[in-house]
Amino acid sequence: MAEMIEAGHLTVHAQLYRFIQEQALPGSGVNPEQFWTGFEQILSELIPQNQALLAKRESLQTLIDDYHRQHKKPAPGHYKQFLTDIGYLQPVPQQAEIDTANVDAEIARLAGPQLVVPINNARYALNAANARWGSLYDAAYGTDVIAEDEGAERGKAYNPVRGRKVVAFARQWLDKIAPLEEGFHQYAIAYQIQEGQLKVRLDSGKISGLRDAKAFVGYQGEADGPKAILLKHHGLHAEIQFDANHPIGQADPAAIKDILLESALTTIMDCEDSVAAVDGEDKTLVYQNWLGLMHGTLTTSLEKAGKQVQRAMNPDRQYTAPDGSSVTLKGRSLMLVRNVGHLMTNPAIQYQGRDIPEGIMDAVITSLIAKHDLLKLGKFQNSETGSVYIVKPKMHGPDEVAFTNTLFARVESLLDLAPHTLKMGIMDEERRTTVNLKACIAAARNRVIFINTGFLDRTGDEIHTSMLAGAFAPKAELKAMAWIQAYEKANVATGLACGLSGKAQIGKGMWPIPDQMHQMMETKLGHPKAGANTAWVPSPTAATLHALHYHQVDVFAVQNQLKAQAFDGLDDILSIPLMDQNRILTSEEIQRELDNNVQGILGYVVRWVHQGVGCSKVPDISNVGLMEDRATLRISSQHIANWLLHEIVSKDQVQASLEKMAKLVDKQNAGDPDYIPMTPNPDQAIAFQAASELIFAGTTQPSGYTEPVLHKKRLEMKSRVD
Ligand SMILES: CC(=O)SCCNC(=O)CCNC(=O)[C@H](O)C(C)(C)COP(=O)(O)OP(=O)(O)OC[C@H]1O[C@@H](n2cnc3c(N)ncnc32)[C@H](O)[C@@H]1OP(=O)(O)O
Ligand SMILES: O=CC(=O)O
Ligand SMILES: [Mg+2]
Repeated sequence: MAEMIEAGHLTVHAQLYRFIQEQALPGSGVNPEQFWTGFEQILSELIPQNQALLAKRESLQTLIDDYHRQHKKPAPGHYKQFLTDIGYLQPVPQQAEIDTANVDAEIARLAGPQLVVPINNARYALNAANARWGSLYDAAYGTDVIAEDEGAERGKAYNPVRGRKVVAFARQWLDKIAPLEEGFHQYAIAYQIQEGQLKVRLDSGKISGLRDAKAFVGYQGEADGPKAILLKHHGLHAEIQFDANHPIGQADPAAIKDILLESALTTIMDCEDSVAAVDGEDKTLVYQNWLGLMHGTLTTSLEKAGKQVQRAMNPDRQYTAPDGSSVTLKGRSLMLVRNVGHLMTNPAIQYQGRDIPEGIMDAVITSLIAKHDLLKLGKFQNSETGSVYIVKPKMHGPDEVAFTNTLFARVESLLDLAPHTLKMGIMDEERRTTVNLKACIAAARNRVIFINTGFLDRTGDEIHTSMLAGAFAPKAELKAMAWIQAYEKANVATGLACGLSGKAQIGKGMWPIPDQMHQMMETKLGHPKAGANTAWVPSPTAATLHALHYHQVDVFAVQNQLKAQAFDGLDDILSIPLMDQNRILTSEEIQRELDNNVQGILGYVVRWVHQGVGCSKVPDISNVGLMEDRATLRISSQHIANWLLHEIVSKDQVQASLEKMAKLVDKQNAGDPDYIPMTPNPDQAIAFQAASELIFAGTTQPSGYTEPVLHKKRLEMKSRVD
């Protein structure tokens, strides 16, 4: 039993209590006694409201389940009327123009990648904070963006054939980022600054300026022999680095050793779906890392290529401007923090003997910590405009957004922050939010800094909400059906109608195949083209590559064009992606779908429950590594639950697949010394039990969420290990 400390009517995990008393409160200007009393008051006022909102979710779900029991093939109009009658579809407000003040440029006025990272992994979180800048050479060399044909394979040693391809690839991008008046960067042999202008000498002997001279915005070193040239295009910077003594620079006719791209403009430090934090010990680590990031003091030591490396947050970057003045650019991504949603409670703090809602805990404590940034107590400044950016996931409809708005207002008065300091990123990832998006935005119109299509959770909710309507199409096909296209399009259209362009982000979802960068380059170009000024990437490398898309597309010009086009798409959004009733899947197709889902579930859950790892790269049935988090787990478990309910698969078949895949997953993890296998007695393995429960009790999980089972089983595992 963990040591707990009493603070008024609160009982706080001792480690968390000490962290708050000794690290988070000092310097914040918040009196400890007032903090604990005020925290308690927030809980006393808001816990009943939080519970009522969760009860509303359940009562609507019961009505929808009953409807599907009674209406096997309802006419679309009938179904829509029913949803209106029960208050699932709410009135659309006339006016929902946002009025969010003091938003940093990275969110309001720039378009670029958004990186997400589990906050409890300091090594990754620091990497993410520093992913504002990334090496294009490394990103291209290390991934399948450059094909491995014609001797260009990746290997242990540097492959000069591949290197030449990388250089050609990168120089072609320079021609897009900063085209020359005459000729191409690929023929450049020297870069110099003459009278404040960039001049590029080509191998033909010609000297060319830039087509747009203003694209040259700075340099490092000497004007006639710069160490770096800074370019700017569509608001994003690129830096050409020169070093004739560097192995890469030596072989380059212009001594270019690398091209750095401004990459992750923003990073979401995630306390939610990529994290396993089930108790006071885990939550303390989450909050400690957030404080370290706000102070700029977080460090970690790691081994890289046989060497011990100390990782810390990067400083800003300094240049000389063309007119001789100095230019400073941020060295780090602007950080947002994703709190958890309204569902879960966590034993880290108890109020009147009961675990408190984790979303309230996160709002209070992550904001308290972010106040250190607002007071400029850190080595660096995160927000230059005095805002705290909180991403709020998994909200169902406008009342839940309004509740978060109230929560943030209460936290502001507790922490003595100006009203609307706490900004809100709304994840458009539950069906009731999608179909009432305008009303959701209106409910937080002074705080909204993004609406983002979290299509993974959204798919899970799609299945759960209409669980009783029939058997869903195979998982991969769901992504191509009318509902999701309309959802994505409506999100952008609603964002534009609510005036987000130039004030906030209209964001798109995660690229969940971390090693398939070639395919990402083809697919994710669609995001800026669709009018999204940001989209999620799973790694710094993906951020650097995805940044190229924002050089290809002027998103704000696209948004200006789209503004005139109204679109609600509601009928398509409400079309449930069921399997065609005449479709007969072969037994092989069914088995493959089942095994694939089961493999993903077990591969993710075993590391979550046994090791406390909240986000993993897990091979699918074709051995492609997929990013798995709680949202992808929600899809897979709900999908099997749906097929079980509609008798596409039997219980025995699922059980057999679980047992077969447990062996495979154990084998896949055999190289991890910390791995705790599920076999030979899977029934006794806590992770296997968790996976089974997620599937077999899938229809009764609240909104199909996976966190209740994951938390319960992880706590059981932790008590067993202790
Ligand atoms: C539905 C949703 O909610 S999506 C949002 C939640 N999901 C996420 O946040 C995904 C974040 N991504 C990740 O956690 C990881 O990229 C994974 C788990 C998908 C893959 O991780 P791994 O298998 O360790 O990746 P891989 O071995 O290819 O790369 C590891 C390297 O990349 C870095 N890296 C990988 N992902 C990230 C990231 N998101 N941020 C920063 N650095 C990262 C690591 O620091 C490491 O580099 P290092 O050795 O210099 O420290
Ligand atoms: O949070 C993101 C999602 O896709 O879910
Ligand atoms: Mg999500």
